[in-house]
Amino acid sequence: MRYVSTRGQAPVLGFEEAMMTGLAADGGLYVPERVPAMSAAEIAALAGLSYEEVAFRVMRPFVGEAFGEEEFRGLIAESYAGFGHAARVPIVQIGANHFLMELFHGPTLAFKDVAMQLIGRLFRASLARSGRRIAIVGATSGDTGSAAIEAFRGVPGVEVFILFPHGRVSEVQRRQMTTPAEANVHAIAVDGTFDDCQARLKEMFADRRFAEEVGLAGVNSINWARVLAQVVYYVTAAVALGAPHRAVSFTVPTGNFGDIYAGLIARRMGLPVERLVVATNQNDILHRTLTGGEYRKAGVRPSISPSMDIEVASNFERALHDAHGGDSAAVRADMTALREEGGFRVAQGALSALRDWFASGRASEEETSAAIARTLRETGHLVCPHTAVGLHVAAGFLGAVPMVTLATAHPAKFPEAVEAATGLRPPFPRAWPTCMTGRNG
Ligand SMILES: Cc1ncc(COP(=O)(O)O)c(C=O)c1O
Ligand SMILES: N[C@@H](CCOP(=O)(O)O)C(=O)O
Repeated sequence: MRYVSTRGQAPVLGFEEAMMTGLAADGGLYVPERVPAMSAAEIAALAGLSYEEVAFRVMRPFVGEAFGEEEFRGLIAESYAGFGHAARVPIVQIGANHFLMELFHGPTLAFKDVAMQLIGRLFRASLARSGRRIAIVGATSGDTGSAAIEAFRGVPGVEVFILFPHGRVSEVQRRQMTTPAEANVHAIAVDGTFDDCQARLKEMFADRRFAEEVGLAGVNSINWARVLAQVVYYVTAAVALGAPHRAVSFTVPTGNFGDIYAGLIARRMGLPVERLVVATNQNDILHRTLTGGEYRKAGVRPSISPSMDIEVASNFERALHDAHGGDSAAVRADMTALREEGGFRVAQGALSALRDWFASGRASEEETSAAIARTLRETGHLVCPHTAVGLHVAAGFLGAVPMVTLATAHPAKFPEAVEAATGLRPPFPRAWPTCMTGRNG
């Protein structure tokens, strides 16, 4: 399998090189040259298999020969062995035809663990072969940072630098990033927003001499391997609900657009996905783009779903590339206008493709709080504010087709917002270090 840059001016790479490279040399994101198809029979055969086996079958065609079959199986098995639920990513029914997909059973209690636990192991296997040393730089609005630190702390040959927006992550997220004692972990508070952190990261990649000197690597969802590992749970959920014989829809709390882009890949592989619904908080640039046709920055306002306080959604570039039919010159023009003029109008053909693939909605702060309270009242489940954004938006799309809303983080990561909405302080799911729970400083 070969990977090309969305901007068309970087070397074409294999899976392992694309994973270790992160952002392409031309500033673009790597995408597979073609998306391998799964037949209806192949999808049907996934029913009843373990999460690990489905992960192997879904990802294998994208990975090719980069990792041996047994090696890849072993790394997948290790990655999910520590998850706090036997199903790894369970789905629970919360309404007549509405399901929550719980993505928070990994070590840092957010969906990022699902991909990051695997990527940590793929990186280690690759580095052990090459003997290289690398510097991982990540930008985070809270969850990617802690998942990356958890996956790479103490790993020989790897330094991890995480940029997070000062004062704009939850206290639990801050502690997850700043309390690990390993010498290779460096959490850096930046005066600014997540977009500022991600912009600094992209500048580092753009300085090719610097990038090569320090062995720069990225584990944000700019890294194709992150997106790929996230495709798997769309497949397990859809199969559990009747795919390939029955279509399924997904509502995805969205910020950097990596998670929902993984859903688009699942659909392009042949999974019967009826609707992919982009759910934004008050920072609704993606909803405005899909409805109004113009991607234009308006300034990020801090919200109670802070991990989605994002305006420059890097994976939207991958969707644009697909919507432009792979025309990398058109992508370059859009990205130049975004950088120089703060936005661009999406060309008509690309816009109608995007509207075919994605529906969208937004939740205000009040609607998010109300969704947390309503969900507890009606279903008995405490949800995090990001999940609540998804639930608010999903409510407008419920119908005959089963809807799966992605529960992207555990409510205990955002206790203030949950308590303000419900009067209940969400408990941590299992024994958890006191530095995280707030019982000490
Ligand atoms: C809890 C949570 N929900 C949703 C999102 C949005 O996911 P994505 O950036 O892949 O759109 C994030 C971060 O990105 C997150 O941390
Ligand atoms: N919400 C994210 C933002 C970065 O997302 P990524 O999926 O591109 O790593 C976070 O928690 O950091």
